[in-house]
Amino acid sequence: MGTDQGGRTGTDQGGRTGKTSARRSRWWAVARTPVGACAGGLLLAITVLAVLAPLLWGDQAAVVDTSAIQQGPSEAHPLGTDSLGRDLLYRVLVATRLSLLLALAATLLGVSLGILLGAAPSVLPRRTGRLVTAVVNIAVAFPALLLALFFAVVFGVGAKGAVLAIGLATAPAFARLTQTLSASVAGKDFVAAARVAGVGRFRLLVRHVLPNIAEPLAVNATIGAGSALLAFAGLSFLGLGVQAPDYDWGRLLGEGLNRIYLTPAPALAPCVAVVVTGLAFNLFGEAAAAALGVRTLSRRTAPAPAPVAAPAAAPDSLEAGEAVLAVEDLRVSFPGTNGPITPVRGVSFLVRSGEAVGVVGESGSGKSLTAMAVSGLVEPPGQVSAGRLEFLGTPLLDTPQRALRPLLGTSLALVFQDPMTSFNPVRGIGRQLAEVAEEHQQLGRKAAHERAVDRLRAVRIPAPERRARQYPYEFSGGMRQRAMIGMGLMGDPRLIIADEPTTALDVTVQRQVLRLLGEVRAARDTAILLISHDVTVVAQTCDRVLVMYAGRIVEDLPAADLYERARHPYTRALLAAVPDLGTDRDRPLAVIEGRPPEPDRMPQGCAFAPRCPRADSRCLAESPEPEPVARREDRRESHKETHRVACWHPVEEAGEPAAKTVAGGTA
Ligand SMILES: Nc1ncnc2c1ncn2[C@@H]1O[C@H](COP(=O)(O)OP(=O)(O)OP(=O)(O)O)[C@@H](O)[C@H]1O
Repeated sequence: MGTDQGGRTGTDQGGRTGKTSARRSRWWAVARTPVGACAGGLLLAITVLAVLAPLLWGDQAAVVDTSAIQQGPSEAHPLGTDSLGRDLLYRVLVATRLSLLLALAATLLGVSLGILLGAAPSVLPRRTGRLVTAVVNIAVAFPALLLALFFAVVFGVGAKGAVLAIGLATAPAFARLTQTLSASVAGKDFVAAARVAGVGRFRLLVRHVLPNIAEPLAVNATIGAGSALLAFAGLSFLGLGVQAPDYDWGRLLGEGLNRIYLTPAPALAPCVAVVVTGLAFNLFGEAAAAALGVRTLSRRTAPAPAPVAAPAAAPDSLEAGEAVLAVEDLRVSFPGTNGPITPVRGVSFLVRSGEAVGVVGESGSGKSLTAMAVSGLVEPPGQVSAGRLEFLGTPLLDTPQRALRPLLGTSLALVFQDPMTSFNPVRGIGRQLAEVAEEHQQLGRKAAHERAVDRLRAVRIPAPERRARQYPYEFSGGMRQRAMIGMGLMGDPRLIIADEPTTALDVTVQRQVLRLLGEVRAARDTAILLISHDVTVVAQTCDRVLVMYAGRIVEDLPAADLYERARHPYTRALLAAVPDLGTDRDRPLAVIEGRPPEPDRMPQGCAFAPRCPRADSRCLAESPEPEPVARREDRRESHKETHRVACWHPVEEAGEPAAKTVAGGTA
């Protein structure tokens, strides 16, 4: 297994080469299976036939022999002759090329159009995008063959019309497939990272989404070619496709059908050709899917940390201590079955320049949504509102996206939890870092690459030149997290939002990543918003801690005061649930009794009241707002400013028992 420092012994040498040879061996393994071998053999034979048959037998197939009209199979004509005495065996063989070319042309048209239609909603304005989606949804509801017949009539008889008809009829299914696959990739962290880095919609689609869905699309296109072949034969058979003097298998089938009861061979031979070729396409699609299909996609997008980065262009006027991020009454809502739900309900806080602020709370308390809202990553139908939401003095909700892009792209960096989904798996690490500089600093390719290497070196990636050329899967989890921070440093980040950046890492690597964040902060006066469910990590890393519960901040206090002076019963309960050296190891760990409320069933009063031993009727009826509190022995105004608690009955400093913590109970 790879180490964080020097890296991955097995994959160290030759990233691309290793990847290519791994692919090659997968293809070989599949080629040796019965399906792979049949598919390969059949396709090869059909391709050779398509190339050579018209050259070798084109003339013989056209020879008219009025003395041998409509004969059955004989030694001279193994499949018999047609109504002009032409040899049907030659004609079936020669028809391979046209049948194949037309099917491939129709597939190409259908797949291209489908990808365009499927991808369009992600780059078009929202309304137009919805219209395109609606049209695709309606078209998908019709059977493709029915659509093909309809379009064939519209475009008129002939091969060209049939290609257009089958292409158009195939497109909706591919559009739907593209939409579905794109949606699965669009939610990945590396796409979010690229968005925050200011990558435009079109580039996002072309560079980050489409390359990651190319393989399943290619596999489906191959299988689709078999269907197109069948559809084409159908149209020609009906007289809507290829017209005389040209001929494909469909036309030969139509001609042979008239006398099928007398001599079945003229009709059966083109049928067999269509079936065998369709089978070859389908088997090849299956084999390709086994070698690189959807499994490859999911495996590649599996593990690793990630950051986002940005280049220069932010207001430089902030003094140390000034707010980098100002949040007041932030709310995030989603439509629910019984009306909107609001998982983030009026959150307010400041992050000052160079300050490290930690956000803790149980799962579902709204930590990540708060971070996403601040980064502009909440997608419709989610709605974000706030009394004030300013980053470096710029109101995020009122400023057009276009204007925000350079600001967020250069001054805000993200580090995500899952190191594997944070980077685009099909692009080199260095390329992804360089993209930020190309986008925002108008650096040329070479200069951007040099900067990327420099930043990888700054986050202590060994052999950065070589590593920059490698792919995310060749980095260990810790290295990917550091590379993500390096990506953040491509610009001049004033705030790094790190959402559970070390959860997927082991303890040693966790420390390295946290230390690196601390160093970046010290060197550049960069503020950090660190989201974690681990109170200990936050207490060690941050200046201030925000404790969230059920979509609200219930306590906001200096990290130094966390263990001794936390006043909210929930904060106390969280701390009590963390084992330390003094914890009795013979007893089950303490947990907080009960569960947080669901966002769609928020109680009227304090959301923590049902789990709180101090709750009374007021707590059940009225929701407390965060109020400044002061230490008992030190009621200085400065302290009051830095400690807020939302509780009607805060715990006294002396440390009387807090919430209902139970030994071994279910949380
Ligand atoms: N797109 C969404 N649509 C509806 N509800 C959502 C959506 N995203 C998040 N939520 C809800 O919002 C609440 C808060 O989610 P959030 O991810 O912010 O929690 P969290 O505190 O970060 O938890 P965790 O530590 O598990 O990540 C959860 O109840 C979640 O189900």
